[in-house]
Amino acid sequence: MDTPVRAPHGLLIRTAQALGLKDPGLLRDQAYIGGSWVDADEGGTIDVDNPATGEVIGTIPAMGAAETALAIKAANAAWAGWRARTAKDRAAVMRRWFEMIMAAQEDLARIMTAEQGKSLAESRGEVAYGASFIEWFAEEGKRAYGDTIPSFAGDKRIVVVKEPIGVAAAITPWNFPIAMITRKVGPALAAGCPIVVRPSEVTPYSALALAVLAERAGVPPGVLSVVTGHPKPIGGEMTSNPLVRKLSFTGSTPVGKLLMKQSADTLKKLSLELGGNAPFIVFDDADLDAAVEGAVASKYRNAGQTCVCANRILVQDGVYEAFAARLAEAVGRLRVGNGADKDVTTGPLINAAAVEKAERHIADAVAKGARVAMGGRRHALGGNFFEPTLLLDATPDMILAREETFGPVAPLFRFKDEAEAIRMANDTEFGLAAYFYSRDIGRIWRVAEALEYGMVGINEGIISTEVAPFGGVKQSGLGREGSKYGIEDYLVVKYLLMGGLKA
Ligand SMILES: O=CCCCC(=O)O
Repeated sequence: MDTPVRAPHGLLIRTAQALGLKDPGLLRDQAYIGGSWVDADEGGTIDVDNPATGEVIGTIPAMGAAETALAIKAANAAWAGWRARTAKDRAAVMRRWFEMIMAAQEDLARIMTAEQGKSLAESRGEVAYGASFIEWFAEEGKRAYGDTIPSFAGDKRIVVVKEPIGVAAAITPWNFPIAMITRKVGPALAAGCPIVVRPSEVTPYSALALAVLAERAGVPPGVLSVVTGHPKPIGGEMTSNPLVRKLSFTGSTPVGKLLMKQSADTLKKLSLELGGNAPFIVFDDADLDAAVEGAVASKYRNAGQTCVCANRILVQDGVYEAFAARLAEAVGRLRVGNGADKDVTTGPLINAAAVEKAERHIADAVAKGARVAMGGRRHALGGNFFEPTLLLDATPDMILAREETFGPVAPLFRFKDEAEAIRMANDTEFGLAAYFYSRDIGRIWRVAEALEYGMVGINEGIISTEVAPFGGVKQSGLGREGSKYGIEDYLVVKYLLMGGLKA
């Protein structure tokens, strides 16, 4: 833990220059544990590359169970001091952190685009979205109200208080390298919990930059640690270590299930934000222009690599052709390229496996009768770039009807009536987000209530905001993030029975 702070390696310094960062100190290639910047015990590293160019932009420490255990120990040591502070005091630290994140928005966006690929406009948006969780929860921590309960006896009183659950751990994905961290760290810190974060090894620099700013904002040592490395040893320690009382994970359903099994022995409280298979339903009575705009925003956001991206677009018979034609026009306006370049709307996919999955889904759909209206193949730019794709005549027997494609592929299914749309929409083991477009108020209520999903966008293609509860049902997970509900996952209810009131 006493490793002297070292300057980033030359490669990362060159990356900071190439990105034109105003504050090159944001780019760190050491992990942040217990308030110190450290290398892996064994000195191992992992290369981090730019998915648009394939170039290695730097390395990060390849840490494992030992370093994770150290971070958890440091968090546990910091817990008493952090929980003892008032909510207002914690909020002041968080507010400073929020302001620093927003002041560094451009640098953070450049770092994010370099490691994740999304367009700079999307990265700037994500920085603001990510920061909003810190701002929101700084305030919400002040409202972790308890309760009084009418007593069962005249000489006794019942009081319920909410307390921080203790050391939290977070495992976060590569598709939203800042927002998925702040959506967990915000409520943890506000509730009085220290937290250890394991960012994806593919997009660690955004997380480490957040840690730089947290340190500058005065988040005490140990209250936030960022451990970098391969998922298995770090996840193994986080799930088995009894000091960790709460684990929050965003990622795939199979990995969520594994973490749940691994957490069983120490019975951790879990938040799992897992896979989706979002239906996007367009009824005959929809405002078609609005539906097209919503479909593009929902489907092609982050090149289709978002758990709430529309995965199946269900269109009613009467408007099928008209909607398909207008959507094709809109898809034709998307610009694929390096996210750092001006006017690019659609960056590369994260890696070669993602490109192969999109290809596999399209090939299967075409073999089963789908027609390619737009795109359908790797982009001429090569590498991880893929053409925004529109498929017509998709049917439920295709792989893309059951699995998340996680790429820029929009399959259009056809349905006859409301009952069929609801049946098709719910015909999946997932239940994260659903969307539908209609102007009939009766239908709007019926469909909203019939959809078995945690979130429903009605005449809206983007539903994410810090003020609303984000989360799923069925195999899309457990718990809610954001909003007043999000802090509950980091609190425990304690009931106090006070007797001895007799004079
Ligand atoms: O993949 C899931 C990330 C969720 C992004 C959002 O909050 O919309």
